[in-house]
Order: sequence, then C-alpha cells, then structure tokens
Amino acid sequence: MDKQAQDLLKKQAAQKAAAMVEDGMVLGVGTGSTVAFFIDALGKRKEAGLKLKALVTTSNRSKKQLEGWGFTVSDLSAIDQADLTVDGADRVDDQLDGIKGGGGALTLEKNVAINSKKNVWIVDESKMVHHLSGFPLPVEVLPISCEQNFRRFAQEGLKPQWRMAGEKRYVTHYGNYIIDLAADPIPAPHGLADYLDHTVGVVEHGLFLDICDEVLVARGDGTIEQRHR
Ligand SMILES: O=C(CO)[C@H](O)[C@H](O)COP(=O)(O)O
Repeated sequence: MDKQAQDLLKKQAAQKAAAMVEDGMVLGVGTGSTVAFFIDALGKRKEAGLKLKALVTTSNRSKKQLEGWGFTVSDLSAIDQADLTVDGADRVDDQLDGIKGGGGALTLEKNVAINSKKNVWIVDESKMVHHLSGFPLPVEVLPISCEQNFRRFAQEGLKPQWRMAGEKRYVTHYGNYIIDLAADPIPAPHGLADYLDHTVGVVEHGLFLDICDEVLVARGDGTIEQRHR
C-alpha cells in the first residue's frame, strides 16, 4: 500500500472515531500520524459546537496540534479518568492486544490508556495481525542502567537495538532511552510483558495487553470494521 492510500485509510478511521466523541466527555488523545487526522476531525467538531469537559494527551506533538484548534489540554494528574481515549497502534492481534510506541510516546500512552474507561484504537488494515509480529517492541529504559538492560536483552535473545535520532540515541519525553526489541514474532506476549514489568530499569514497554476495548480498522474496500474485545 502506498503512503497516500494508507493516509486515506488512517483518515477514515480517524473520522469515524471523532464521531464517537460526545459533549461533556473527558477525552484522552494519543499520538501518531493516525491520531493527527483524528485531532483535525475533532477540531472540526469543535468548530461545529462540540464541548468537552476536559482533554488530556500523550505527547507535546499532539498537545501543540490540539492547542492549534483552540483546545485546552490538561495534565493527566488533573483529571480522575478519561471517558474515552482514542489512539493509534503499530500492530493489533486477534485478541485486540497491541504493540505501541513507534512514535516513542509509550509511557504516557499507557498511563492515559489505563486511566480511561474506554480505549479505542484507530488503524489501517496493514496493522492487523493474527499474532503480534512485524514491528519491533519498544522498551523505555532509564539511562543509568541502560547498558546492563541492553546486554541482558541480548542474552535473552530479544535482539535489542537502540532507537536512534540521527547520530544520537533517541530521548523520550521523560529523558530516557528506547531499546527496540526485534524478537519476532512475540510467542507469548503476556510472558514477555511480565518479564519486562519485573526488569529493574525498564520504565515502560510497548506491549499493550488487555487494554484496547475496540479497534476501528479502515480497509482498502472502503469499509471500517469495528472489532470489540
Ligand atoms: O504508539 C504510537 C506512538 O508512540 C502510535 O500510536 C503508533 O506508533 C501508530 O502511529 P501511526 O498512526 O503514525 O502509524
């Protein structure tokens, strides 16, 4: 699929999600190119009179775009929970578990997601897989012990690679590094998530398991499939 065709699908899924937002909601907004289309569709709904109770987001990129549409963006700590969070994903499997963090915003994305009553992901069909595969798994690590973490992942056969930004290591919103694990496919996502959850120095990882409630999949035939957990 070329980029233009993929962008069209992303836009269709984004518009469908924007139609799900209701007046008075506390809304969570994710990060990425698909979410950028969602923010534009949400902005148009605002111009048509949509009034949110509060809005939180998962990156400075999304925050800037939302503010450009005149939205006020709150900190996550200022709200109790979101009614709905709309985000993209890098891969989604048959159980609606996913890999996220391609854009490096996984830590805030997971925190917003687990503090949301409902999570909807918007994807084009190329992101859908039967078992999680085809995309490196991002792991955000503290700089202080990142070399040890990297070596340990290599010993475990997880094929670690530093996320780079040009010549330098990519630095997250929180000043940490990202190690992308190229082990593929992921045979036991819950087992790997448990291992990463218990690895000292790991801040967060991109396995989003048992989090997504509904995925909107834009397909090349013009339809949007709504899959529920
Ligand atoms: O997890 C994410 C950012 O950390 C994004 O949601 C994910 O990478 C999908 O991005 P895109 O919509 O650009 O394909």
